[in-house]
Amino acid sequence: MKLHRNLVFATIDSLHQIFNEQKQADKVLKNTLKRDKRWGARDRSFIAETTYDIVRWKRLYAEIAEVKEPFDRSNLFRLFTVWATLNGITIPDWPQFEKTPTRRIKGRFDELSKIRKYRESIPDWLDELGEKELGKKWDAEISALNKTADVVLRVNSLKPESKALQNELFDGGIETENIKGLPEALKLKERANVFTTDMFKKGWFEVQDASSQKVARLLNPEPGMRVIDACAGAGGKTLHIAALMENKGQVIAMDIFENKLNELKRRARRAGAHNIETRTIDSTKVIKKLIEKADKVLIDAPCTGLGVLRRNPDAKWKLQPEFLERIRKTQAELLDSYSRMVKPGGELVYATCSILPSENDKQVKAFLSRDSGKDFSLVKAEKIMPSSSGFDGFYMALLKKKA
Ligand SMILES: C[S@@+](CC[C@H](N)C(=O)[O-])C[C@H]1O[C@@H](n2cnc3c(N)ncnc32)[C@H](O)[C@@H]1O
Repeated sequence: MKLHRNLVFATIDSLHQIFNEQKQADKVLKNTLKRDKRWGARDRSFIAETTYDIVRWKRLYAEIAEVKEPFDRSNLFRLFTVWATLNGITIPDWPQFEKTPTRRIKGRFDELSKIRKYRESIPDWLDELGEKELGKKWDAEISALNKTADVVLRVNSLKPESKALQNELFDGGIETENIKGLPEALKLKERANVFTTDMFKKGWFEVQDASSQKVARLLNPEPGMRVIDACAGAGGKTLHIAALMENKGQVIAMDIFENKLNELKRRARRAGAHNIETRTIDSTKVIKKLIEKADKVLIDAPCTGLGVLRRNPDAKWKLQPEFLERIRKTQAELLDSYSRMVKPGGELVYATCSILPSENDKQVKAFLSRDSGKDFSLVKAEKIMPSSSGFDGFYMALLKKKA
């Protein structure tokens, strides 16, 4: 592979913003990729994939390159050199690469790969936490979480034309395959930008990982029910719930952030989902009004997101141990408060995109032992681990309230 100067520079500029200005990787890349209209699909994917790779392997590459944060421009070029060398790419004779000790890179890589926190490129505290919570399983999980994620689509059953999606994508050069047990899922055989297709604009599908698609299936909403999605965000699962309800009944999508619910409304219009109503949680009254009013409630709780590190590798560097403590407290509070919206005889699903027991089964167990959970019983729970499933790490538990 020959390296092109403007693509490498665009990658370095993106890394500078992510590492030194603490900006979110996906937002930085969205802007960078707008910079030059002449860039084709390959150029764009070089910038995006290389940037994500260097973000993912930051600690390992920094140790190999012997550079420390904050990274100046020459440090960023050294990180880039480590990436290129380990990927078998010849370093060009540009002045930016002059001082790079390329020969030592492979030796340092072999030496550092013996130690998990360097090999898997994670902060010390995260490595300790993973081992404490998952024991021996942590090795396989963190290794799986460092792979790149598949792109999975959820075909929108509210659009009858979407039955033709697989064939139409094929005609457009995008090959997909089905996923066993998930009737609406299509996995791309190769990464592609599906957001620019007409089919996306017409609302035939959403991009949603297989694990995430399992959550609404576990909730199993039926047409005509009243269902509350209490932490709806921009509505990935709300849209799935509305589709399973065939647009009949009512979905109340709630979040503390109005801007996320506005995005949800935009997506609902594209998807042709007409039975969704949004409510911003700006006071406790919003919840009180709905006590014992819902057939089903979904709490897709805010969490560390450790199950989706493949998609957000920069979370490794942005997460802090104090956040985990705070979020566990929030999760318990949400279980106590939002479970009150379930009707007698109704059901509750608690879900996270984390693989930590302290955010998952331990939360559910503690809830069931508190007064707030005394009317609930556990029907079933599923832990999806990235190493064995190849999907995002997720946890979901179905609880039933006494009639
Ligand atoms: C895991 S995300 C939800 C993802 C969304 N359900 C989806 O499928 O796209 C968790 C959401 O909970 C929201 N949240 C945080 N604290 C909350 C609270 N106290 N009550 C309700 N939602 C909250 C966050 O804004 C975030 O959108």
